[in-house]
Amino acid sequence: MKHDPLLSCRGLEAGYGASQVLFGIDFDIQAGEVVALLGRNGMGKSTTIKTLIGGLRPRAGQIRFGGRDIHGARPDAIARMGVAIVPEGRQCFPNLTVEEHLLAFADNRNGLRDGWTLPRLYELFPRLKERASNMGNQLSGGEQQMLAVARALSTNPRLLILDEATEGLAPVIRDEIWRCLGLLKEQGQTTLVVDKYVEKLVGLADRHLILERGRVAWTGTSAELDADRGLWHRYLGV
Ligand SMILES: Nc1ncnc2c1ncn2[C@@H]1O[C@H](COP(=O)(O)OP(=O)(O)OP(=O)(O)O)[C@@H](O)[C@H]1O
Repeated sequence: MKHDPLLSCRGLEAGYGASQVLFGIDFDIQAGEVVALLGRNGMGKSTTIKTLIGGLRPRAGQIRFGGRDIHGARPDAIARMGVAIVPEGRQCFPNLTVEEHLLAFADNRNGLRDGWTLPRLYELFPRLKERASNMGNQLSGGEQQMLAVARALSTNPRLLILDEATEGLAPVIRDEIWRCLGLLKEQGQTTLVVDKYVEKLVGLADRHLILERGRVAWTGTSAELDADRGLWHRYLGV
């Protein structure tokens, strides 16, 4: 039996002032799936995410999350329903310790029996345990990014969204983030990920959507994307 998707977008249109950026985006994410949103710069990936998390009001279309219409809902309401974002650029609080970051937002929005407690988050990112009493502004870029992921997990989101979360990180730290996303997937974490490392995403995601000028130009599985390098060249410039 097919379940209702956790997230469902139909005919999503959005833009900024006079410029329309999204021209009718359709996609679903099933619970437990990892979906990658791909496309060259400026194709509308971040705008899609902004619209999903309530940062930008859609001009048309429908967004349903967990069976509820969230079109036009405010970001805090969408967050409370269980959507957590790891934004580009980390956004840690300079004057909170690592531990305070992880406790301040803690919640169980997924109703999990074995939720992300502090000890489990430290197990996932031992580096953060070592830095537990350091302030946000005393962390390296990579540590800040791990903290951003851990902070999102501390809310036990039903949907985790990463928008260019590995941007600007050293390769060893990027690998740490990929390792973590793989573990989360094994544990059934539903995830939407935007990133430019297509090879890594092919190894991680179940399905991919390629955006081209605000429209879904292609959608398919990792195996299908892996097998068609013409797509990489045509739509992703790699
Ligand atoms: N705040 C804004 N005001 C006006 N135009 C914007 C704004 N943010 C993005 N845009 C424009 O919307 C279009 C889509 O941008 P978006 O950030 O969604 O693309 P993207 O696919 O995420 O690419 P990138 O990887 O460059 O972020 C671009 O033409 C961009 O210039």
